[in-house]
Amino acid sequence: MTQASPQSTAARPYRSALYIPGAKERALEKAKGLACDVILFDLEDAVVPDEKIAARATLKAAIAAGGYGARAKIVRVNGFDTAWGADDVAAFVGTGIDGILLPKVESAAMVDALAEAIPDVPLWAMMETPLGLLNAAEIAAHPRMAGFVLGTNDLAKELNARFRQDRLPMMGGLHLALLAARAYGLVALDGVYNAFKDDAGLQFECEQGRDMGFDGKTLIHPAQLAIANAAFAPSADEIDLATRQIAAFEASEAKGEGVAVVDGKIVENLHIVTARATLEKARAIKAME
Ligand SMILES: CC(C)(COP(=O)(O)OP(=O)(O)OC[C@H]1O[C@@H](n2cnc3c(N)ncnc32)[C@H](O)[C@@H]1OP(=O)(O)O)[C@@H](O)C(=O)NCCC(=O)NCCSC(=O)C[C@H](O)C(=O)O
Ligand SMILES: [Mg+2]
Repeated sequence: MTQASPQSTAARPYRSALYIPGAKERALEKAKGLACDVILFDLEDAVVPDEKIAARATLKAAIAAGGYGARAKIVRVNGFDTAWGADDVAAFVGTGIDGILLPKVESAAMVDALAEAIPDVPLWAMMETPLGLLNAAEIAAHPRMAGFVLGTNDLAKELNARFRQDRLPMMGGLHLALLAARAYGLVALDGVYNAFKDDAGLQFECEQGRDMGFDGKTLIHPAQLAIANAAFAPSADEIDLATRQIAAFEASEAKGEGVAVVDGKIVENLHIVTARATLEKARAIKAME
């Protein structure tokens, strides 16, 4: 059985992060009733150039109107190297969003520019270019950086890589992002699975991402939510094991011993950190639901 990593402990769950095109009013409304932990309101790739400015206004009005409950509200803006990026960021200053997500981040300087443009809001970075991944540590180190989102479509394009079920061609990139995220205590969200009607393929990729250490999966369609929510939540077996590990370790400690044995495996202090994280994550999910 696999166990949740201690780093995936968070005050809120991040199992499912649904992209919603900022221009689609129907989808913006529908999101209020969807079981996603995070909404990624998108002004970048999901919005065509002719609709960019109108989408910004539509999205700003939808966020001001509220109704998204406990879901984390993160806005993905266009890059500063586009005609829209600076105005996108300025539009969401003081709007109460939970994060601002910059695409194609490649350096600490790009993060500094974002931080300067929007005070107080937690910063998120799309990790989706070779240079960005090679500079993942300096990007993660920014004091306001809160999370990484993998952009596996852009990454595949930049690498000239093919899509394969095992994602071998992009494993190096995924690991660079994860290592940096974990080194600096960030949330790490895996990339999207494009074939939104292929449940078995999505399940495989969610489980792979979870086992690697990602906190959740980015998604493009509501039909993908249940699979991601289940894959990234601690299972009943994991909760049971964590509970028994903590009880056994506390009993050992009371006897002056530093090691317990559960199901034939040793349990040390470090395993208890993981066990507590598993229970905390389960509590956070329950609170969300
Ligand atoms: C992929 C889609 C274009 C499919 O849309 P559609 O054909 O409308 O789907 P359905 O008819 O099955 O929709 C059923 C209902 O669900 C609503 N819906 C659909 N998608 C969403 C959504 N993302 N959020 C909320 N609600 C959604 C429809 O409105 C229907 O509702 P109802 O009318 O009540 O029946 C579409 O799903 C879509 O546009 N998805 C998002 C695409 C997107 O955001 N792409 C950009 C992000 S991915 C990316 O850029 C990754 C990264 O940068 C990288 O490099 O990898
Ligand atoms: Mg992208």
